[in-house]
Amino acid sequence: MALKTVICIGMAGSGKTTFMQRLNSHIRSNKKKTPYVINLDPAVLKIPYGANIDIRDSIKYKKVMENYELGPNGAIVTSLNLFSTKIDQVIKLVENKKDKYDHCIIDTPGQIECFVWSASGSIITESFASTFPTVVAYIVDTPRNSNPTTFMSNMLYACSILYKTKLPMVVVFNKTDVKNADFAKEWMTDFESFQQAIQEDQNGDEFGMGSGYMGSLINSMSLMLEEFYSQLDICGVSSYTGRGFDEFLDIVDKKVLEYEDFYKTERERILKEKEEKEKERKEKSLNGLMKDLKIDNNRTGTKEDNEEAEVVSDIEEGDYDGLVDRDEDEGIEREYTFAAEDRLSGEINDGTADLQKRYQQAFEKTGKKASSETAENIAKYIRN
Ligand SMILES: Nc1nc2c(ncn2[C@@H]2O[C@H](COP(=O)(O)OP(=O)(O)OP(=O)(O)O)[C@@H](O)[C@H]2O)c(=O)[nH]1
Repeated sequence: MALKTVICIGMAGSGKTTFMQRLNSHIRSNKKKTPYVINLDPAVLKIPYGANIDIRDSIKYKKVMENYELGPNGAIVTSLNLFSTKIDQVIKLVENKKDKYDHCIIDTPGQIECFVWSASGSIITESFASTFPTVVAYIVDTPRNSNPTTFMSNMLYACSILYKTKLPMVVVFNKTDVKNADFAKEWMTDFESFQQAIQEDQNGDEFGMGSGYMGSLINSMSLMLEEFYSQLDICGVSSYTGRGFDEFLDIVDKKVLEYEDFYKTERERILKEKEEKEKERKEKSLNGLMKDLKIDNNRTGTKEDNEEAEVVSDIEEGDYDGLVDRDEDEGIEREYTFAAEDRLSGEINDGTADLQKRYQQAFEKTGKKASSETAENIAKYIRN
């Protein structure tokens, strides 16, 4: 079976690290295989499992705080940023071992937003997801989420992660040795029972929900969440006792199939769309640059480009005085890079040779160093 990645994400204290420890030992004893383990939490003091890759080996969190004069969260983001610059090497390391392992499990920082909403978090997630089938395990502290409002907030967070990562997700209700997750399963499948829980909560809390505003907000949000729930799988586990881990691994296998059938194609489609948009954007800005340089596009441009280029050459002699019309009350005196004689000499349709001559003159006026740099930059731009 091909190697799959499980990224563990969850609010601070939800039990990610303990879950990782249990998952690690469960795979070892039940599947008779070791998982490939990665720790991405730079701030953790001790991890209760052996990691194949540990961010702390390459980045010293306290040094990052000192050197960059950052607070704890800024230092986590910066550490992840530094780590993400080497992500291709990390992926290569995992790829080299892909025949030896079935699971690659990844622990993330407790400060969930540092990972989920940072550029480096996206780069790391994307890099894994584009190389291996990847599933997000969203860990929830079950006892702490037995209040319907807290539950709703947590589910909204999970929802935003699902839509951001566009990866299959399993919501893992952890700590079921303390509180059974049946209530959560019921709330997620039966809207009326969730409404009733809200009502009961409202009646008992005269300050928070008593106004009715909170209740109606939650009611309308929960309707939206119904759509989200339909895309999820849920599972109750206890990282202390090991209960529910067989079911969790079965769900991961099911989610991998979903990844292959739906998410992979969807991701490829989005990537292709992005590439095409980027190509279009580059073409547009190149055409814009050509137009700025007043190079005739007719020889190379597309039909639309040529039509646009015609608009420029359509301007009659005399229309062009080198100035753009401005509002009367604008009040700001305009400043120009070139002297008036340079601006107004030559016509808008003058050829490339003439244009080059004018640039040459302008370059000589503005200094040799600057001119060669500018020319180089333009050349670089066109090559790109
Ligand atoms: N009863 C019970 N407690 C648990 C379970 N899993 C974790 N805990 C406890 O929950 C607390 C937080 O667990 P961690 O594994 O450190 O949580 P975390 O999400 O990694 O924490 P941060 O990375 O600091 O956000 C610890 O006191 C754990 O002992 C569980 O299944 N049952």
